[in-house]
Amino acid sequence: MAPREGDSRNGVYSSIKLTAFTKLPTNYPHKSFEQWLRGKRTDDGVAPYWRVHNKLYDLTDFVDRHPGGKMWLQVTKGTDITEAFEASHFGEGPEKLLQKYYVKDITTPRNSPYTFHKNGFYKTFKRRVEPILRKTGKGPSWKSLVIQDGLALSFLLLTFASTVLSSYTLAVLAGMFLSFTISCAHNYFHQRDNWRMYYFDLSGFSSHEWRVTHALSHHLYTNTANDIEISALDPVWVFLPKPDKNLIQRYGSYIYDLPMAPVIAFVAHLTRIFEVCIGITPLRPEYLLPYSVLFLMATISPSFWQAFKLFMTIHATTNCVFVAIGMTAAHHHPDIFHDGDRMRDDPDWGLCQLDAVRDRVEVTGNLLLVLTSFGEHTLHHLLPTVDHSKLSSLYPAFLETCKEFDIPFTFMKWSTLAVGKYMQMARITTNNNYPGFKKKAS
Ligand code: HEM
Repeated sequence: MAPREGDSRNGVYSSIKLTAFTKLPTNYPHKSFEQWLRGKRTDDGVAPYWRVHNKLYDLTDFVDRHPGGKMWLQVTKGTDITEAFEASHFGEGPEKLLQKYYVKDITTPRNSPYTFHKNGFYKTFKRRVEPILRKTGKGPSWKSLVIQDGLALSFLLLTFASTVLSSYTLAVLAGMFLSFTISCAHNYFHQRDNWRMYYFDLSGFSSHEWRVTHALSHHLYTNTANDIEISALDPVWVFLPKPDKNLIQRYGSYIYDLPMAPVIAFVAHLTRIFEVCIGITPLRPEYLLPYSVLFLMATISPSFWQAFKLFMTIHATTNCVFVAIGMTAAHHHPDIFHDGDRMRDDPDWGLCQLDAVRDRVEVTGNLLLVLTSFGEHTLHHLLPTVDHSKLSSLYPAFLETCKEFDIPFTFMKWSTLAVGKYMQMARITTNNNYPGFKKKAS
């Protein structure tokens, strides 16, 4: 697919050449989940309905009864939820249920370029994994639960010990365990509502927000202009290959990653608290979770100031570890598709996911490493609502589908991805071959 001009209403961003979307999304670059949702509502233009493929549905009466939780449908009202619907469910049940809410057909083309043809890569793969998941179940195994709760408990015990002993070494360890806890909790916020997803909020990040920015934006439109994780830190981190990036944007992150990483969740949290105070965001109880830990620390510490310093040490550590792992886990390298690069001719959603994700060989196959460092990432992207503990059993079906579609699936070394993040930031030219799985590219 040939690159198309960005939308001029986005001013300086009009130099971005897009290949996945026909124009820059409204409100690009996205800085908050509400801003992204507002832009998507404007661009998709299907209020007061929900769009799935070329049909409109009125799900108003279903929102509160949705087995995955009402939030998913509440926030997406007025938008095209095709990718979310296709990627979140298995079997014919949800499809049949959807027909109950049919309103009318819509002829305007979708903004999203992706397809879900019956005999395409993605649907074929899903048909293969369905019988396996029927046997094993999609939800967490006991090992997954023990790891999640064990990590959270370790974080709390280390926090307690660091406070009692006034130990910064233990605070750093507690921070590392908090980072592992929230990486693991990310597995849980992708699934139906469950209390373990709130472990994520212990960090100051919000599981509610990340269900939009990560599950509905990043996961469904990976590495495109509609992926908030691509633009949230623009103009500091500019991941798309933009021709007019300046030298600081291309090479500065070698230096400014260091001061940025420790404060990233603080900034997100304080912004949210400010929005709550001025009344533009409702206060959700889970926003208070980090304060409950600080309160407990203060009650057992000789002074509040001492507890506060240890608390900040814990969170600065968590942020550094989380950023270091998250940024190098799967998506950024010049060989990986970023909007503007040539897209493959078959825009099957699953195939395009393969182009925008890479797995690290070092963390594959070990559940503890997988849960704490975003492992089995390709399978997780293809099946985001399936617990990570079930993913390794799906490799045979996945590899068989890759073989059938002539897709050579490969892993990358973590070190290659770590360097790749900086190479991607420096990149200003687009790839003319669709990246990574180049077998059929000219
Ligand atoms: C934004 C769109 C949607 C998202 C993100 C979403 C997400 C989810 C999630 C996370 C689950 C739990 C999956 C699991 O635990 O296995 C779920 C289950 C379910 N959803 Fe949705 N959903 C969406 C739209 C819909 C729609 C439009 C329908 C039908 C009208 C629907 C019907 C169902 C059903 C029947 C289940 C239970 C499936 C099962 O237990 O196997 N969903 N959904």
